[in-house]
Amino acid sequence: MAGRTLYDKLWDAHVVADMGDGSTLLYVDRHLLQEVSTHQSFLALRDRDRPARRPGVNLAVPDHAVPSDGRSEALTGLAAAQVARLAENARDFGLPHIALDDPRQGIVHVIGPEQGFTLPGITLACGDSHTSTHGAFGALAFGIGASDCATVLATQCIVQTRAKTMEVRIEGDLPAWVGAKDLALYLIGRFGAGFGTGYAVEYRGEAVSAMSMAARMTLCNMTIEAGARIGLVAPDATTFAWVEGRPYAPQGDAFAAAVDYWRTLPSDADAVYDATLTVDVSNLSPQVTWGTNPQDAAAIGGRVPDPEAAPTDAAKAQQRRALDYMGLTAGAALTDIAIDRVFIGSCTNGRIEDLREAAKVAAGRRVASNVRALVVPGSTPVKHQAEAEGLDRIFRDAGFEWREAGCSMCVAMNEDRLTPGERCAATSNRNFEGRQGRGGRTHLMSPAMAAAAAVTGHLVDVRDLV
Ligand SMILES: CC(C)[C@H](C(=O)O)[C@@H](O)C(=O)O
Ligand code: SF4
Repeated sequence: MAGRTLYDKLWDAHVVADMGDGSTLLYVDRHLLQEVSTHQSFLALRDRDRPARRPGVNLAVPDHAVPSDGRSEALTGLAAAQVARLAENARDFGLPHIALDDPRQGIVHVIGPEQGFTLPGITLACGDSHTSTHGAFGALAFGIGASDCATVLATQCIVQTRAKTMEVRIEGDLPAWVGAKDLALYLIGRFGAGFGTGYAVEYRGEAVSAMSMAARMTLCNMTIEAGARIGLVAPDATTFAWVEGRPYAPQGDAFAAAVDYWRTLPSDADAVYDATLTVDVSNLSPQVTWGTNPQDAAAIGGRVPDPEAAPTDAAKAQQRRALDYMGLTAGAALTDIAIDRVFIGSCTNGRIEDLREAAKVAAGRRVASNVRALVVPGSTPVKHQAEAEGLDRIFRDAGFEWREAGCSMCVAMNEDRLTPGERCAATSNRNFEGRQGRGGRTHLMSPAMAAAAAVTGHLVDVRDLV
């Protein structure tokens, strides 16, 4: 028998039934829920008088709508209703729930791993597209829609179609101040926002083995922006050390037994992927986006492209529209782009490692006078950790606002948003029109690059500052 990939092994271990039409019924080990995408699912269960099949393997947390400033006083209107409904649904169906004032609260994709709810070898579902993040642990994690959430709640199963497998080989070592976010933007910029469509993408190579779990999560998080629902990194010693001792992880002998199993998961040496991409990152520069799609990415030393030079009429039209929306001129140096706002946070780059990196750049500097900058920890534990390390002081002393955990300005679903025409250096994952608020203009980049933009007032190569 031919060798199997990590994806094949995860898939095979969770097959309940072949549906006969090319799709498969898979068992779902764990299910994460947030407040904006699940109410319909609970209504569907209530309508049919169905209980949750295995309440204890769910975990619900509010993150998208919650205010990052002022918390309970600021929680009003639709957001208050969404947060209250999640609590009520969790209570009525007996699901574990992390309340807004719970010290474990945070963005669903940050708290899952943090609590050890996300583990190697499991299937994990969540009604949110960035569920690909959890693949960093060697879990089969997929974002699902509201009707699928209801199915998972009621049956603990989901119908899926097997993806093709793609290996993305990362060769060489990432240079200093160039990290997983730069790599993700580079891959999407070079191969296009659809390069992963239909594939489960597995990242491999020495640069990936050398990455922290935070960096692997950033990479897998951005995989959905490449069109792939699944991003994976094989579990290894870094993974096991990270998971050990976390509340939902197996403990003691059970942990040792789990590690024995997890060690069998990496792709076999003779496994064959349906596609392979190889990149060398030894000379990679920090990347920023200039347009309205994550694939509109370029090295910071570059220029805003000329739409007339784009290869097809469709690409020309798309780029013209992007430059118009972004208020940019073809040929302008990216480092000449002045910004109004900075957002450091999100499930892509709101972890402690990200905040440490940004704080290194912010330390001893001042946010430019015309810039308003927010730092929003990805979770309350990240916030507390950062405070214990004095990072909040560094940010505040430099003129950044230090906020409570949540999705915040990644998505215009709470009061943190851009006003029309405002330009933001953001560490989040999407730069679509209106993503950070109607008419807002988003430039995606790493935490170090966003901090550098904050203190200079324009896009800049962080390596020129440090
Ligand atoms: C609101 C939610 C369902 C959505 C998602 O699916 O990803 C959001 O998290 C996003 O990042 O756009
Ligand atoms: S931080 Fe942004 S990308 Fe992540 S779950 Fe929240 S809204 Fe979605």
